[in-house]
Amino acid sequence: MNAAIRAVVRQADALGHETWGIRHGYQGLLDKDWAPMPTRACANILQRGGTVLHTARCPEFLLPNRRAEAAENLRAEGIQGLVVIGGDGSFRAAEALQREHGVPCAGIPGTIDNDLPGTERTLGFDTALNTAVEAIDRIRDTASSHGRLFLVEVMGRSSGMLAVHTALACGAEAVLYPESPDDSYETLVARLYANWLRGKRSSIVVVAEGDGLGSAVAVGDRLRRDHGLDLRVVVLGHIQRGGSPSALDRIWGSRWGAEAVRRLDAGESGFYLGEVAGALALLPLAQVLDPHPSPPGDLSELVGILSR
Ligand SMILES: Nc1ncnc2c1ncn2[C@@H]1O[C@H](COP(=O)(O)OP(=O)(O)OP(=O)(O)O)[C@@H](O)[C@H]1O
Ligand SMILES: O=P(O)(O)OC[C@H]1O[C@](O)(CO)[C@@H](O)[C@@H]1O
Repeated sequence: MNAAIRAVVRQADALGHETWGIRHGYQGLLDKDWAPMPTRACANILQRGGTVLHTARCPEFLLPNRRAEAAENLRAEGIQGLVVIGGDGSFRAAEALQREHGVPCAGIPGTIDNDLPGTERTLGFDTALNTAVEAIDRIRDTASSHGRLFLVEVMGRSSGMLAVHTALACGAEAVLYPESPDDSYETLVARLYANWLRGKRSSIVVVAEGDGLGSAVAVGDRLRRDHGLDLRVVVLGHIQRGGSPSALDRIWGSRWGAEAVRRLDAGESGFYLGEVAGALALLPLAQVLDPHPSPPGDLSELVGILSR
């Protein structure tokens, strides 16, 4: 996200605009927690994880009267456009601000969940994916040395995108995720048993935190109870959300940040940016209301085929 912030500030400066940084997300709009952000304030942030502007969940923003207050605060301060970096919740809020109060908004996809409609990439996903894969590679050493089953839980709230990509990249034996068409306990047991019969003595199952069968801990308890397995459970948790961003996340953050400002400068708003087939894509903000994309079915199928 810091790459995007830096690009917004510096592209705006190049076009003769002043940028203000709003701290703590929508809470900052309500509290007027903002300040001018000169280009030098962005020195050395490109390689830093998290966001220098801090962030916060702000449940009050679901209330129309609080959004009205935020729009008024922006108007009173003379802020002419808003660049929102976030996931579907942040974009829903931006969509409402623009539709209800005419605040010109531009969205930059920023969530490790990669679950926004119309874009194949969101900032943080590539970094989180690589972090999860590196962690599971390490777990694999114990799994194979001890001949053990590991259940590894990855983030993704209601999306299996991170789980499926992680599973494929680390050669997992199975992946459980919310959108899966055949996500049953029986299928999992049959898969693990078939691998056992093939001579496989260790397995890794990637579990998306939002999976319908329950958490990795719950699935692990059930397997232990039913089959007496000496398995281990690892919850990767927020480890996936931190750390220095990957080169791809930095590059797309930079491209999207600059593009958002160029378009606002040209009088455009009510859009968010994305990536489709390697190219920068432009999407209407209202598209965020579409159903979130599911992980490609062929990828999860491949996890099973390649783990024989
Ligand atoms: N439907 C909505 N209407 C108005 N505001 C919303 C809505 N949904 C979310 N928001 C606002 O956007 C903020 C961010 O949303 P949310 O917590 O869902 O994170 P997100 O943008 O989806 O990012 P992440 O993927 O990291 O969770 C919320 O705290 C709230 O202030
Ligand atoms: O840090 P928090 O508020 O617990 O949020 C965690 C959630 O945020 C995400 O990292 C991004 O939406 C999800 O994958 C996860 O469920």
